[in-house]
Amino acid sequence: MIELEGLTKRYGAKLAVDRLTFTVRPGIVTGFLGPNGAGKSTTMRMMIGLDRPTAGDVRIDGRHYADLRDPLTYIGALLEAKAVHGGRSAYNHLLCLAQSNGIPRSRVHEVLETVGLTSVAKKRAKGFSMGMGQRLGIAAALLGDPRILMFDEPVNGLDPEGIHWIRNLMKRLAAEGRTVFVSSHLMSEMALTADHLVVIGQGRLLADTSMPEFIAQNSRSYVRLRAPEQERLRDLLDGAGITKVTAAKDGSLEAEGTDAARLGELAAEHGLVLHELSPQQASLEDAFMQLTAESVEYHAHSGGAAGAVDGHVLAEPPVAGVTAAGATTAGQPAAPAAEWGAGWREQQSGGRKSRKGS
Ligand SMILES: Nc1ncnc2c1ncn2[C@@H]1O[C@H](COP(=O)(O)OP(=O)(O)OP(=O)(O)O)[C@@H](O)[C@H]1O
Repeated sequence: MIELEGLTKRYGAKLAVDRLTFTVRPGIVTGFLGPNGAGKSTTMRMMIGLDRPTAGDVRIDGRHYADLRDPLTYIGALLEAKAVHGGRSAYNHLLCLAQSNGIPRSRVHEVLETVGLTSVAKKRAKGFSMGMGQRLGIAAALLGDPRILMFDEPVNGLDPEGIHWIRNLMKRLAAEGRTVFVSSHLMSEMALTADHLVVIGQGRLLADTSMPEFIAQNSRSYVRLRAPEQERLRDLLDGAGITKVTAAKDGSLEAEGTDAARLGELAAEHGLVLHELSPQQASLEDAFMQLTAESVEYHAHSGGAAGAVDGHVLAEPPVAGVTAAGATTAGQPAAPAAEWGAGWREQQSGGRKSRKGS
């Protein structure tokens, strides 16, 4: 597992990571969320020794990263892209990493096969598309068959097939009992992949909880009702003690604290015609925006999308078919894609230098 204890990083006046304490456990996918600039990448960099904490501690299976012999066999990480020597082939890049970590050559072939790059293994990495580069980064993370895997924005720039593939890969790695820690701004993707969430804002821990709990605690769920005799419906709800009812602008009623089955039965008992009876479950995106509204540092102005968190920039629209009152992101600009990819070469050489320098 990965254990953080009061982990703190200050860059001059900027407190990038502020006393983070949490544990990333094996056997599940843990999502790492936070608005732009929240401190996710800095935290991940400290986990693998690319940044030195100002205070606090982070341990990989009980040890500091710097004390791990052959670190790729303990933790595989996918951080910033462009850490691959462009003139080197995918095969040689991986071979180089394998040799410096006591990993057999046969493993290079295995991981190339796993990520689907066997046919281009001898091609230079500088000719790779973004998706191919990402797959190469993932191959490097898997190279040492580590028990812990960490991915910073792994689906950025991947096509739908690639996104599907990495989602299943992460789930499979967790099902094998590995620790999988992944950051992403793609909420719909995170909702499909992560079992547990760690959310930070302005360097501080905001939530460390399971996905269903996180959504339940940070959003509103209700049943939408629509009836030709709206007033009668309202009276019926009142009479049944369902008092948390809001009239929406579109003429429907939103009832909280009860379920659709009970409401349907109530209407049937009183011979009331319903035109709509639909449970509305908030999405992860709604819950995330609700929780992090106070911690958003970089605001854009959409000039149209109404909502409590105007200008909160996320890189995708809400999950199709999953709606709730207050969804605010449609039509807002996407965040610039964070670069990511293989970081092994940097970890192996530059990373050690960086530890000294940071
Ligand atoms: N080397 C550095 N020197 C100075 N400030 C830095 C450095 N690295 C990060 N920061 C600052 O620390 C804060 C956290 O940055 P970080 O990249 O960790 O956030 P993030 O959550 O990964 O953001 P994003 O989602 O936009 O990638 C930001 O304000 C950033 O500007």
